Amino acid sequence: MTEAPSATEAGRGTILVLNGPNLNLLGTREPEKYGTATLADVEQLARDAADARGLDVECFQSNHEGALVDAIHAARGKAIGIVLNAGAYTHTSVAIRDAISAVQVPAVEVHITNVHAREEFRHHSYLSDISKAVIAGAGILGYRFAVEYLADLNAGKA
Ligand SMILES: O=C1C[C@@](O)(C(=O)O)C[C@@H](O)[C@@H]1O
Repeated sequence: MTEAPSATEAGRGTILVLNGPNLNLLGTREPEKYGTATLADVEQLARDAADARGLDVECFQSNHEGALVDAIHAARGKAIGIVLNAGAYTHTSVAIRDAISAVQVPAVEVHITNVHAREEFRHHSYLSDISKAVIAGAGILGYRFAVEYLADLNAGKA
């Protein structure tokens, strides 16, 4: 299992890229919906986007709600932003919502698919109203957009 994010590297801001349940299966999971890029590809894309802005990323994926909550807590006072694809927990988790609210780190909610064009139960998110931005349906590019937005926000340009 991947470890929770470690301390921020001195001198460079860090963005936490957090993926929830089943996103470890990207690449083979319903490729007609989620595409063929793997989670490693997504994390590299985010890393490259951050690096271009002089930032680092910490990547963490878990299928467990509490582990995601712990990772959000670990970002407090360290990360300049959180890119969060909480997967199905988006639609169910008050705990993840409360964790994001508690740490006061700006978060961008990302979904690879356009959840609003899918089943009704995916239309509600516990995260949207407490997120700085929501990106859905842009495929894995959404992670890049989220990193770029958080970089601009951190630089006072958004
Ligand atoms: O696991 C996921 C992935 C998802 O967050 C997306 O990236 O499109 C959409 C969620 O509804 C779903 O449960």
